[in-house]
Amino acid sequence: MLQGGAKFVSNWETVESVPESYVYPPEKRPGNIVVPMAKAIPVIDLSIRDRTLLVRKILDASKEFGFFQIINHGVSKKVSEETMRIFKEFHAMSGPEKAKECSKDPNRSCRVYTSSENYTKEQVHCWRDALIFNCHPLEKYVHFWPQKPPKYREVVGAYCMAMRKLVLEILELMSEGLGLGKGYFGGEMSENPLLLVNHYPPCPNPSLTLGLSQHCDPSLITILFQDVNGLQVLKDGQWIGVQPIDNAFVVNIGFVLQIITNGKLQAAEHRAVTNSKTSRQSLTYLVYPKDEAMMEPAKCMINEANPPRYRSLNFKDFQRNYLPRAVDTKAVMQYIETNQS
Ligand SMILES: O=C(O)CCC(=O)C(=O)O
Ligand SMILES: [Fe+2]
Repeated sequence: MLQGGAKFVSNWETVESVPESYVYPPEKRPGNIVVPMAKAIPVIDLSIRDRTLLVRKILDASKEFGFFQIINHGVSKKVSEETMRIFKEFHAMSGPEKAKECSKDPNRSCRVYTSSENYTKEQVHCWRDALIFNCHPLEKYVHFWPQKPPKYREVVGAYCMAMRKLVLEILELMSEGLGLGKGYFGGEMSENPLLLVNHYPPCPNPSLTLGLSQHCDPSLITILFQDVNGLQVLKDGQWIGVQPIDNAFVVNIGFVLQIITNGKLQAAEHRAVTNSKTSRQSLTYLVYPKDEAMMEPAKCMINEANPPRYRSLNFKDFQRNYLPRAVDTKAVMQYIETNQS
């Protein structure tokens, strides 16, 4: 049963206009903002041999945008596309069927909802349905996953394995670039990833609403796969579109990495807009630490000139406090900064 009598947007029968509860206040709407589709977000070829150059490109993009895209990453196109297709089929199922397929774990490691997990409390709803589940280690969670559509576990399992491998590779390049040493992020800092599938059905008036509100991710990093335009990043007060590139992944910095680097890398705000012609889907692999992992600025990131900007806290506490503040980045910052109690 969904919160507050909500119904999945994907299962609405007729959608002729945007209901009042989905209409964002004017200053938050996509409106007529001109979104430069210039390839402003760097595209990095992960297969380049010169490792020093590769590390530098990743660090530069992370510092400047908090976002980059990667190509030639070694994940087979077939695996990503099949996964995209399975999730489209999943979201096309009836509401009760989706809910039933996600109710196998009493600890709720797999959940399906509409708008956000805070539906009854949020001021305005987002135009999306979401499916989120734990995915590592696979053998711990796979038997709680949906079994419909057919081959769900096989296809999604292959995708999650590929993501895990890719994530460790990217984290290794990052820790090298940051001078944190080998394997810094390989342990508890990346042990608890989740896959979040955002499904945005076509919307009759995309200028009034959003698929996902402006936010920064509460992750170490996030790896996203998208099929159509819709992701936008806030850079110097302007929204930049992140153009889908065939077989590319989008990587972004989350709050956890911002804390560990003492702000040397910063999480960038982003959002998703809808469109009236087609549905859109994004697969968001959120790299989360273990609940009990302590998040704090790394020793080598602080010195007399750079005192710790963020306090130490464990990931579980951080997440619990992040959730009610998720759409208010300033409030999240106030919570994690050292000068607040
Ligand atoms: O759908 C998108 O492109 C954005 C998804 C996102 O930001 C998220 O899942 O955190
Ligand atoms: Fe996000």
